[in-house]
Parts: sequence; C-alpha cells; structure tokens
Amino acid sequence: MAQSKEERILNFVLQNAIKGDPQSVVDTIDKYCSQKEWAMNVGDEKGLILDKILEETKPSALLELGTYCGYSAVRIARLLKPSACLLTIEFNPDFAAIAKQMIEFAGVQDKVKILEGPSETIIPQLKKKHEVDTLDFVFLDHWKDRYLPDTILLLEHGLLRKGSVILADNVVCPGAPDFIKYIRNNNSFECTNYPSHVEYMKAKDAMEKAVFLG
Ligand SMILES: Oc1cc(-c2ccc(F)cc2)cc2nccnc12
Ligand SMILES: [Mg+2]
Repeated sequence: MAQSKEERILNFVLQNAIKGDPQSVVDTIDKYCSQKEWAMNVGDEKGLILDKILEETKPSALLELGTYCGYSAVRIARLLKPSACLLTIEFNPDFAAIAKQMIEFAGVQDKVKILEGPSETIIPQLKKKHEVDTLDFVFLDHWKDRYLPDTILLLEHGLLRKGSVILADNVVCPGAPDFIKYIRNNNSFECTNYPSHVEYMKAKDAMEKAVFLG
C-alpha cells in the first residue's frame, strides 16, 4: 500500500530527529514540510506566536482541537510544566495513529492525551469522563466551521473560567468568519489578532486570541 503524506512525515522524523527531543521533532517536521511536502502544521512562524502566548499563560489544563500529525501537541507539550496536561481531539483515526507515534517519539506522552472522535461528542464528556474542571488554554486548529459551535459547547459545559485563553489558527486562511464575528462582538471575550502567514507559504494568515472574561 502506498504511504500517506502523514506516514512520510512521521518516517522522516523517526529517521532524522532525536528521540526524546521535542524541539528536534518540531524542527524536523518544519524542515520536511517546508522543503519536501506542504502539510497543515501550525508551522514555525505561527508556532512562535503560540509559544509566546503559552509562556505568558503558563497553563496547566489545555485542550487542542485538531491533532493532525501531532506537531502542535509536541510544540505545546515541550513548554508545559511537568504537572500540566494537554488533551488533543482528532477526528481522523489515521491522523490520530500518526500523532500517537510522533508524541511518543518526542517523549512528551506523559503530558499529552489523544482523544479520538468528533469534537462535538468529546467536549461534553470532558468533565465527567476525562476529569477536566476548567480549561486554562484552548487551541482551535481543526475544521473552521467547527470553531464557533465548539466554542459555544465549551461555554455551555462550563469548561471556561475567568482568564481562559482561546487561541485560533487560520482566522484569515482558510478563515473562520462566523467565529470571528461572534467572538469579537461578545463582551465576555477580549480579542487580539496576530497577523502572520500560512505555514511554509507567503500567503497571509492570522491567529486570534480570545480571553474569556467570565
Ligand atoms: O493551518 C491550516 C491551513 C490550511 C490550509 C489549507 C489549504 C490552503 F491553501 C491554505 C491553508 C487548512 C487547515 N485545516 C485545518 C487546520 N489547519 C489548517
Ligand atoms: Mg491550522
């Protein structure tokens, strides 16, 4: 069976990165995806914005929507304190299987838990099934038409607290206009836009940070 692009990315990491070194895994994925095959990782340019917001927030309970190959899960986990935990939801089982191996190779498996399935099913289970109280940080990087409904689900299920940070990738390209319209007009959120570019490309993109005010 022909290898998928995601399998090629994983194999390149397994053969070229340093086992147990998350920075080398991040750098190796960026090298492959900028030089060989484009893939929808948040990438190095937007990754630095993500790093900075994580270092400011110092979160303990984190949720990511859209694991893909595990690039941002490894990128996030490398900055977390030992007691912190990142839950990452991935709908596609093939992607989830790749991400699991990527996260284990990077050595961050103790801080990351992959939840396989649709976000609309898993988010309502976070409190009772996954022992979440409230989330300090949420990274939205899945299908853009799920950003708004999943944000509303987080609110409805009491998963946000005063100061919770939501960071959304791709608010320019591919874009999430309904999410942006909602979050910027909702007085319970303080929004900041971070202009950038599509990963590994010159095309414009941006990230949006929304702090929940309670
Ligand atoms: O970061 C991203 C970029 C793109 C994407 C696709 C095609 C283009 F032409 C440009 C950008 C899609 C994404 N889907 C889910 C999560 N993240 C994505
Ligand atoms: Mg993205």
